[in-house]
Amino acid sequence: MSDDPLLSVSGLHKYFTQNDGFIDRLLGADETVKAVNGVSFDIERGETLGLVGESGSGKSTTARSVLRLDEPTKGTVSYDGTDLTALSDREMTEMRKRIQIVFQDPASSLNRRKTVGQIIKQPMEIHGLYEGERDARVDELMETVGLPPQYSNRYPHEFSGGQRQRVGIARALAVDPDFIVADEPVSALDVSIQAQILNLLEDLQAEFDLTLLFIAHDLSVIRHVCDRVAVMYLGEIVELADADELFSNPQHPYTRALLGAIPQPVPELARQRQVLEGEVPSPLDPPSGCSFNPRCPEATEECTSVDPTLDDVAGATGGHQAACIHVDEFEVGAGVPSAAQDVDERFSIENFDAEPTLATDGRGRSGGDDDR
Ligand SMILES: Nc1ncnc2c1ncn2[C@@H]1O[C@H](COP(=O)(O)OP(=O)(O)OP(=O)(O)O)[C@@H](O)[C@H]1O
Repeated sequence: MSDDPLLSVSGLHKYFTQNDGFIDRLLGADETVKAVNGVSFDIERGETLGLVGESGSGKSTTARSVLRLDEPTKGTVSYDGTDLTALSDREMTEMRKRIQIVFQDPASSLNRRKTVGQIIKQPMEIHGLYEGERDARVDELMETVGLPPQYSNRYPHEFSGGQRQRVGIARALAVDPDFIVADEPVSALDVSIQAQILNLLEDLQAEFDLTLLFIAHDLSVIRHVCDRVAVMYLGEIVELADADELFSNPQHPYTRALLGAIPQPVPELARQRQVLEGEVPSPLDPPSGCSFNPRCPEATEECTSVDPTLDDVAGATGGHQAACIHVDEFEVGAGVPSAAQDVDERFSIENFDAEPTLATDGRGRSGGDDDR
């Protein structure tokens, strides 16, 4: 097997051009949304890279551009040595056998008119795989994700939210992918159910040797499943580090603020934390200089004019990079020490060990201890 990264993204840009109609077009009033603005990262084989940031920071657009569900404006995406941006539509369809996606909201991403068996079978039909063995494979996949195969003839609405996400995962696994993009796969679920789904993803990654790009807006979710983390803000990666390093030694003021936003049960510690005020600015009109400067507690005059690049953090380990001109002025290790502990408690072992059951309530509906 090659030692090269499975996925290598370089200088990825995705701009959307907005105009509100004929008059705008006539007046040339196009507005450009710089949703992804020069993003580069690698994912090693068998690794999970987390992509984290607030809503609107460009995480989904990055993932969609990598998969060419949105056509990248600029940049290269090399997958196992093949530049995906250079593939024809037919070649890209073929490549999608290897690259699958699990969406945030299982309720809207599953076709409500199809049974879960039909839903899981569909990718095999599209790619002409497992001819003659598809029903058996549906049963096997349902078992793999912790769902009773005898319910394959039921419809998505008969399952709880967590169970529907298991269906989404089974569908992604159906074509034997080696890379899965999980786009906020647990954001729509209760915390206890989140832990079950994260645990399932971890088990499946080990069992099927998967490589994952895991998107979340919540750093506590990221900590549990990711080897490395890329923090995104307004279309750019502002910090990249091993997960342990990021949690113990966050450098970018944005990362520190995100860590500070993790709920803190101890009031004394909660008071010491930075609060992230305001919202991500519009990518139609980004601030000059560092895009985080209007919200940054550390910002100086210089930050309004100098656009920082992602550079190695001095004295840090494991390829830790941050995009902040003041980064070397921060005390090494001066993170938010209690954040890691909070997260570990939230995703406690009991939550991870809880196995879902799928009971019927006599009307053919499923229930069990999973959520609704
Ligand atoms: N098709 C589109 N046309 C115009 N703008 C878009 C389009 N898709 C996304 N955007 C804009 O690009 C920016 C990044 O959006 P994106 O959905 O990638 O962010 P995100 O970090 O994934 O947020 P969320 O978690 O809310 O999905 C946002 O300002 C969004 O409004």
